[in-house]
Amino acid sequence: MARALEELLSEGVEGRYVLVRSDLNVPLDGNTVTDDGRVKASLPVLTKLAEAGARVIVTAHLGRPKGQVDPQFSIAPAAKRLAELADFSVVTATDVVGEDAQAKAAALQNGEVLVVENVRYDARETSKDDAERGEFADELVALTGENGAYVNDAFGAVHRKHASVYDVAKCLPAYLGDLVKTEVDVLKKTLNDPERPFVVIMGGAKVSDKLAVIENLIGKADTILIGGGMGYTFAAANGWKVGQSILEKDQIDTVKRYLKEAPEKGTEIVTAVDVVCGDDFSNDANFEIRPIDDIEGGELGEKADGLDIGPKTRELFAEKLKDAKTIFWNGPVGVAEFENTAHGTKAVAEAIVASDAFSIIGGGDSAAAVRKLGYSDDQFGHISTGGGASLEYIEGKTLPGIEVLGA
Ligand SMILES: Nc1ncnc2c1ncn2[C@@H]1O[C@H](COP(=O)(O)OP(=O)(O)O)[C@@H](O)[C@H]1O
Ligand SMILES: O=C(OP(=O)(O)O)[C@H](O)COP(=O)(O)O
Repeated sequence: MARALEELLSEGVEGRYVLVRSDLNVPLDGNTVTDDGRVKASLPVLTKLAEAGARVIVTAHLGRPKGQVDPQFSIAPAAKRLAELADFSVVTATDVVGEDAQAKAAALQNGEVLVVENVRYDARETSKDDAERGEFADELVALTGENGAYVNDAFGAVHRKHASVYDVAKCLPAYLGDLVKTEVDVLKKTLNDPERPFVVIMGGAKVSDKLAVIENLIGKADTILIGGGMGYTFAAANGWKVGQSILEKDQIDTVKRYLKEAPEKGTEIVTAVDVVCGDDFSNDANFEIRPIDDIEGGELGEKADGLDIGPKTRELFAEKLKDAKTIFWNGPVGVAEFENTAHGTKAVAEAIVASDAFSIIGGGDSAAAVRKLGYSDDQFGHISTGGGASLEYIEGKTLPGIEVLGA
């Protein structure tokens, strides 16, 4: 059983160094954080520790700088946002485990939080070599002096076997942060004991990445609604032509198998009946609504590019969502970045908000899409901070950052 943060707090942390892995991987526009959801989600654990008088050292990554120091991936804008939101004082270091980090860690006062630079500036963080990662973990641990502790609160990164997520937990007394605990509890309950009907909406563009998720949900969900870029591989599995729409030909056989197995295992798979096609991947394309089994049959012919679910499908999906008691949604059902092809995603969000269901939204683009459409986070049951992590959890994969804590 993993030890929870509360246990560490009850041991007393005043004056003690606590290394916290947070997920501060936020989108930036230059030096400005454009969505501070992950910074906000990291605050409660840091606040608890700071209030208890710990000397907190935060490790986090931003983007994928590939083991090189690269200013566009500096953690500084995220740390600055943290400082703006926090009630504790935030110090930043210009390196990860170097002279500046060491000096600032040594000078840290009780109740202060030090954010070291992007851990991925050091190639050993993501190395496949256990010894290399272990060496980097030792250097991170060295920042904590004699009696350090470790808390993993970076749900978005728990599927990564990286030094600051995995190896460090083997070197220090390690605890599960509240954010990771909440995320796992919600996903576990949804998967193992959902209130029914349990309806899943799968969309987005990463078809092959998400098929394993669908496979694991067959037999668990009552209904799976398929929209977005994923829908065209399903249409092709039914033998229909899909024009220029997103299609993963090598996944067609897998999808055929799902379509056959799902009803045998008590899961209804519902695919689009009509789609909004454009002659270009743009908000200003010429649009045409086509039946799913005849996408190329209209004016756009083979140029038809399915960009959103059509009006009949919106109604069909809303009908399926109406009486749901648990809803899991991953991936916009159309190109929600364009106003003209965001109607399907909006209809799904509306149907979820109108239902009595406990809803979970997983996936960065889905959360961003609903926020952009004007919905607030509290209109949904739970918005996960981890896209890849929540999907791997639902696939039934072992998540190294959680496994190492014994959770
Ligand atoms: N029909 C479609 N054609 C092309 N792209 C699509 C389509 N439907 C959705 N998308 C795109 O899928 C992307 C999100 O997919 P994905 O990354 O899989 O979702 P998430 O991050 O929520 O897991 C969005 O950028 C959206 O524009
Ligand atoms: O943004 C993240 O992933 P996500 O977009 O799948 O939620 C996490 O911070 C993990 O980052 P990574 O996919 O570069 O390891």
